[in-house]
Amino acid sequence: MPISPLRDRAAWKALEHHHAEIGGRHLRDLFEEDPGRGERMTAEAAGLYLDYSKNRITDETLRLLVDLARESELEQRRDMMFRGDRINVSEGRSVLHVALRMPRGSSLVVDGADVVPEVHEVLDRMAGFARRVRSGEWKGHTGKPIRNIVNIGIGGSDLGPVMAYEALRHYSRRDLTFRFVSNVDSTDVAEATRDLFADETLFIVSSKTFGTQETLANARSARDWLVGQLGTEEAVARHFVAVSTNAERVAEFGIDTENMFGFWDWVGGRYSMDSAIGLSTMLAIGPDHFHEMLDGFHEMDEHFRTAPLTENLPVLMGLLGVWYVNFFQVESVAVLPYEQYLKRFPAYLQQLTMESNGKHVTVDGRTVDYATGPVYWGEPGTNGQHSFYQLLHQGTRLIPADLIGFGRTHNPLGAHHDLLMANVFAQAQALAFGRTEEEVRAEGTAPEVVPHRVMEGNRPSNVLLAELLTPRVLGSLVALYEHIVFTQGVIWDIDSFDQWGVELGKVLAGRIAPQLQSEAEPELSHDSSTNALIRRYRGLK
Ligand SMILES: O=P(O)(O)OC[C@H]1O[C@H](O)[C@H](O)[C@@H](O)[C@@H]1O
Repeated sequence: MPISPLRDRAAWKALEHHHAEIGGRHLRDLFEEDPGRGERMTAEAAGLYLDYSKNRITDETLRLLVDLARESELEQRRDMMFRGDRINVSEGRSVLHVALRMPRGSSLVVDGADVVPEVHEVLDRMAGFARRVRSGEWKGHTGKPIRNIVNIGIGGSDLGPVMAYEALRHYSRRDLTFRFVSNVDSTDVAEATRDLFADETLFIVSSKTFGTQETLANARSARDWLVGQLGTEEAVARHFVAVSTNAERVAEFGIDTENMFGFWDWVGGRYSMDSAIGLSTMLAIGPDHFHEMLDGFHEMDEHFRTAPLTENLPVLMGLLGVWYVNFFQVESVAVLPYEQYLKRFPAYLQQLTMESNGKHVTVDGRTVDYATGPVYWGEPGTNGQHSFYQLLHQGTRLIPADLIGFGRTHNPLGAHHDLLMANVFAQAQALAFGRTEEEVRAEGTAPEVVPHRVMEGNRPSNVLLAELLTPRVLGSLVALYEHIVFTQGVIWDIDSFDQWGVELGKVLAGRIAPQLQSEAEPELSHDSSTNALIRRYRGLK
């Protein structure tokens, strides 16, 4: 039997009633009535401890949300993904990033072929290459070892590599310099190469399609820079490698496919940091640590695949997101890592979540009559506290937050870490419980200032804790969010794996670019605003 549209599902209707009953309740009261919730509303898996007690829920809310997941056939859809069914319907593709981290020796047969040995064959080639570069055995054109590695890619071919490089810097070789070029803005490639010597620089051109305008433009400019310094096209072979699914285009660009690391169309760009797209990560941290990261991913995959829904971290967090987006009309979610090494994690999550679930039609093409993916944003703590947290605490919007903290730091220094973590717990506490008028008055605050100092509280948050940011923990953390996105996509009945919305802008830019370079009047096919902007730009350049 087909699943009913979301708003017709029995659990949805029950949640609507339930929200009318408890939606306005304050976390202060929920904690007072149920003092054990801080210990009970927790879950743990793959090195991550989740405290979700400071959410505006009761046990009944959870029961109903889990009903909604069952009625939406989350378990069946999850099994379809793990089986390799073509759940990316608009592109007719399987969605198998989970296969990228299946252990050697396991098996997943899709369309008659076992994909796991293919995955490990590429991982082995990457490891061989990484060992040669890291040991200095791989020589540049003039015989020098590689000292600088520049990844050129954009979107999923950039954000994962940058995030992972920053996150795992503690494990990174300090005698190698890593740079990441993504923007077609020439400043990006110019600044990334300005102080480097070409004869010790390796470019990794990362592009799933090898057709992305920005990446090809940057790769061409990098090649010109290299050939300019080394004086011969022959140098390209020792200084350029490619990561792609498209061998033909790689060869066309002039990179020997011997030096290409492949992946498959069943890996979405934003789900690819653990594929060959992670080559820069492997060069930085080495193959062993890379494999530890894959183990972390896999452990979370197994948890998602097998744990009961009520104890399942991605399911719980995904459902709580649905609760706020659809019943509290929440528009955005803040991700606040209290770990400096995770400074690019919010940016990474923006692509993962928003490109996946920023959709307006259901899988079978009907326009949705409910909200889908929220805006994700964030900054590492404690910096955000001195900037936008004011709005989180006293603004008129409800913004649920994920606070991520660690038991230990790689850089212990006096009391820093305890101070950092005190802020995690304090922020979650302040968001939830705030400060009442009576409390503010009791402090002797001048009456006219009292309203300004009152903090309503009742702002929900999740706290995620892990022992230490290791490669393994990074893997589980990323997989956690991948499966949160999946869970929500299933409830919303959308295709979380396509991204048609990014195409129109590419086509229009392709049409406008030649007009910026010619003297002719802009085509009348443009609107008056675009024509005027083109003319104005020509006058400025
Ligand atoms: O890896 P590439 O094929 O170069 O794609 C890079 C990025 O560009 C596309 O436009 C998509 O929006 C992203 O999902 C993708 O990650």
